[in-house]
Amino acid sequence: MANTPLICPSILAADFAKLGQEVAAIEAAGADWVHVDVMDGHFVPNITIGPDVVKALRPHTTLPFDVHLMVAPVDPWLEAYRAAGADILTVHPESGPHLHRTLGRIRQLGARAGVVLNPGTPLTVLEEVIDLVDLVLLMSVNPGFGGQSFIDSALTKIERTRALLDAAGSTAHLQVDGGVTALNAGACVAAGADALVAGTAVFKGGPDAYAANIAALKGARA
Ligand SMILES: O=C(CO)[C@@H](O)[C@H](O)COP(=O)(O)O
Ligand SMILES: [Co+2]
Repeated sequence: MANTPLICPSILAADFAKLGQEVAAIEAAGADWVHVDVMDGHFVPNITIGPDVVKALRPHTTLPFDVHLMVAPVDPWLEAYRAAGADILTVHPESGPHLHRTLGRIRQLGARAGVVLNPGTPLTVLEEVIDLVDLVLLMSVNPGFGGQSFIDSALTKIERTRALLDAAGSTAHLQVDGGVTALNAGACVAAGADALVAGTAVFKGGPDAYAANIAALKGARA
């Protein structure tokens, strides 16, 4: 029987006028982590959430803040997001010149360190830093926007990543992000993912639907 994945709602799809209530609502609805998409209008073509917003949200939930940094250069921002309340800081290899140093710095700050691979980024990057990561995030869309369609080739990449982590004896989480729905969540878990980011699929229908939306993702089978 498939394991139940952690569900990490992306608040990019939440009502930005009520973000505090939204994070409290997803906690009450059974979410495991809060996924915060940070975009700078440079690394990706969109601008979203600064550290002051993360700080303002921190008192509204006890859930871990899983902060996906789509910012370049990323190094100058690590401390600010950690101080604002981030528990996990996930970075793209393309967002700085020294991935190894960046991951070490995240752990030094007392956060869990994640590395995120775009659909076009080779998995081999992970081999060089596998001992420094607590989470591997595989993008199943090109980053920048919510509401995109899941790229099916992500499934074989999940399998390959799971094999790599297991062979290395790594206990890092394997998270998938982009276009995740109840229709493909089961296949992601069967391929080896243990954490699923979902924006549209969680926030669709408004607060009364969050618990059912999260339950559908947790219960999805391939
Ligand atoms: O990082 C990103 C996009 O760059 C994601 O976290 C999306 O925000 C997820 O939204 P959906 O595809 O689930 O609507
Ligand atoms: Co994300």
